[in-house]
Amino acid sequence: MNLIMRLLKYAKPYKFWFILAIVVVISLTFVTLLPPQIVRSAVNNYITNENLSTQERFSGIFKMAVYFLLSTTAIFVLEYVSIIITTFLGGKIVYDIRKDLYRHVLRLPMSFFDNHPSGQITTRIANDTQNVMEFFTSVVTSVFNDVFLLTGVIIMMLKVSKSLFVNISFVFPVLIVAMLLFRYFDLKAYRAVRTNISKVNAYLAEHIAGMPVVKLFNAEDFERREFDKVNKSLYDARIKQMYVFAVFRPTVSTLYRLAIAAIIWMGAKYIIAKTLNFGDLYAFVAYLELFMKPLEDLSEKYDVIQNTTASAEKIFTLMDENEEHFGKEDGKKVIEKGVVEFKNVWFRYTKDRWILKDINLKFEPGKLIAVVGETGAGKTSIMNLVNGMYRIQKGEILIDGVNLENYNIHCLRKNISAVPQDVVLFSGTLLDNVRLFHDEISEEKVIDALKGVYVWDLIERLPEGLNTKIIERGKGISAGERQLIALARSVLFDAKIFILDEATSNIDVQTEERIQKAVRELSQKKTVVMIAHRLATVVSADVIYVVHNGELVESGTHEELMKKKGVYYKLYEVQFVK
Ligand SMILES: Nc1ncnc2c1ncn2[C@@H]1O[C@H](COP(=O)(O)OP(=O)(O)OP(=O)(O)O)[C@@H](O)[C@H]1O
Repeated sequence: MNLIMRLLKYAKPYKFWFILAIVVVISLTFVTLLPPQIVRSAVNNYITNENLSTQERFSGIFKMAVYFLLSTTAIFVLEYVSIIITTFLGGKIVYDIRKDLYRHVLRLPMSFFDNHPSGQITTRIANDTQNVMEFFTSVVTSVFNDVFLLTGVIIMMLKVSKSLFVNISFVFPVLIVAMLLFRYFDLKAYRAVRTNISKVNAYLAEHIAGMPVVKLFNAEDFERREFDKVNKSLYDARIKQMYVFAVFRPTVSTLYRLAIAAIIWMGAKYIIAKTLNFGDLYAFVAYLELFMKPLEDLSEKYDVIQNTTASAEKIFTLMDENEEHFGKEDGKKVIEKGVVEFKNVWFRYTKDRWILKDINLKFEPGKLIAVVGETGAGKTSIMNLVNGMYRIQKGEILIDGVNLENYNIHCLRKNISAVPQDVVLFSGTLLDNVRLFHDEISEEKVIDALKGVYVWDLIERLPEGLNTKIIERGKGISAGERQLIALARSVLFDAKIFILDEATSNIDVQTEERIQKAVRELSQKKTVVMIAHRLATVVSADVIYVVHNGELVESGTHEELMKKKGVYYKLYEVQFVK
């Protein structure tokens, strides 16, 4: 209930519209009850009334027909208005929730994204909010409609004939029980279908993304069989749902028709006894029809409320995740020199394992610095700490002598260019990607930056040059080229510190040379750190830091480290001496 209250808080700014919706719904209930009453009056007072002249009877019938038409038009208009208001309300509220949710997600720390699959976060923002929308469009106001209509129908039936109502009242519990049973089984079958659809989606998402592996390992046959299993489960669930419909739908409609027969049977007795008119009997049957719709609706709403509660719970759990509070809003905003110092830094992602242990190092401008070590040694983690992606547990990280926590995090990250191994490009053009959608930056400046990192001639050769469309995170552009584009972007935005996590995938010799040349030139003015897997790329670095099992074990130039015959020497031997 708490969740529903929290949801309803989002409806608060639209109080006026809600009140209007309820007024419209009450009016709709009222006019919906009118047509049977009008026909009843036409039959009783004019069609079957032989006391009036033919002329009087016809003019009376005509008057009733006009009333009937007017009430039908009013129903049409009110239904139209109520659908517009509720859809507007639902759409607006869900728009607000989605906006809040995404804004919140943008402020969550990296550790959150490490522990939550991106598919799950996407579902929260896209699908769960959609379920909530259904709550506002189809539950909040139409529950009023249904309850009013049921009450109205019963009142009208009692008004037409109390004793006929009492006599046929046994049909109501029968219809209600049949409807509830149908809903129960339908809901079960529907949920099974939905679960199986999710399984098919999840399977496809994972396996299509992993298509290169499937092809490389000739696993197509295996894949086909595995997919067939989830596909078959979905088919079975659909068939079960079909049976539920095939059995229950006709059962409910047969019961409804039997109820009408019971009303006519009982009503006929009253008519013969002259205690009921034909018009009254017609009105009774018409009200029974009106009774069925809200009954069906209400049982359906139960499912929507359950779905909404489940989705709201997930949405608010995400909304309650702690935001990242790194640095200070009014903290230091500029990096003047770009000197980075680690002082006795200890860091871990999870409680059970230290990733970096007591690290002391210094990155300075004017020197090309390299960090090397075997896979999993902790090199990328160093990069993630410099730009405040994660918080350290012990020690201090200083930039220009000021603790990282005393910076404004946004300005800090703007001044640091961390180029990851796998650079993700966004949908748009290459130009958009280099200037990050800042259209005020001229194309000439973008081209200068690209030339600065020796990638312009590659782009120039593309058929559409800078206007080349980027699809799916940068498919079709190699990892090394994407790194160069990211590097050009940082040059364009005048970052002070550059950390380049060398792409492990096979970079061709030419791209590697371009990266080498670009970083060597950049390092003359800026702080440039190369994280390297292949030692060939760092031989010419001014300082090489060697990380081993999370500890900084050696530092110096290539020659000094080779002489030491320590970890670096061994790494070098493994890579170059066969
Ligand atoms: N987000 C994370 N959550 C938990 N553990 C992590 C996370 N990222 C990395 N690790 C672990 O931390 C250790 C160091 O990882 P890191 O990426 O810093 O190594 P690396 O030296 O850069 O490796 P590589 O050369 O393969 O890129 C690894 O054992 C890795 O499994």
